[in-house]
Amino acid sequence: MIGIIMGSTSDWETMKHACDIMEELGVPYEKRVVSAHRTPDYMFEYAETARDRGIKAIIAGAGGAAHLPGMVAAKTTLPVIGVPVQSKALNGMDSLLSIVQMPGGVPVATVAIGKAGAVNAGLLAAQILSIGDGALADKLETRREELREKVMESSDDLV
Ligand SMILES: Nc1c(C(=O)O)ncn1[C@@H]1O[C@H](COP(=O)(O)O)[C@@H](O)[C@H]1O
Repeated sequence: MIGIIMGSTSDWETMKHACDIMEELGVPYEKRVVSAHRTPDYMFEYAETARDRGIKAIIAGAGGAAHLPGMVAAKTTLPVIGVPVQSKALNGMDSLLSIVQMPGGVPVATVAIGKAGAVNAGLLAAQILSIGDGALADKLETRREELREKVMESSDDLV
C-alpha cells in the first residue's frame, strides 16, 4: 500500500494525479491531509507507524514552506517522494527548494513542480513496488509502450 499525504486540501488538485496513477495501476493506497506545521503530532504518528501498517512508500505533497516531505522522511526509513505543489506567490519555487535540499542522511526523492510531478511520484512509487511484483512491472511496461506509441504517432499531427 502507498501512503499519499498532503499539507492541505488545497493541494488535492495536484495530488489527485498521484492517486489517479494508483487507480490506473490497481495499487492500493490511502490519502490523508497531514501537516508538519498544523498537525505536527499526527505527522509524527503517521510517519512512525507507516511501516507497521503496511505502507511501502510515502508520497508527500506540500506547497510554500513545504516541510512535510522532509519531516516525514526524518521519522521513517520508508522511501519518501516529495511533490512540490505550485504556490501562488512564488509559483512553486519555494515548495521545490523547501523539499529538494535535504541534508545528507535523510533522503527525499523530489519530483517536478505540480501535476507532472504528482504523476511521476505515482509512477515512481509503483516502480518501487514493482521490484517485488511482476504483475505490476508488466503494467508499467505496457504503460511505457503505450506512451512510446503515442509519441511515435504524434509526428502525424505536425501539419
Ligand atoms: N507546506 C505545508 C505544510 C507542511 O509542510 O507541513 N502544511 C501545509 N502546507 C501548505 O500550505 C499551503 C497552503 O495551505 P492552505 O491552502 O490550507 O492555506 C498548502 O500548499 C499546504 O501544502
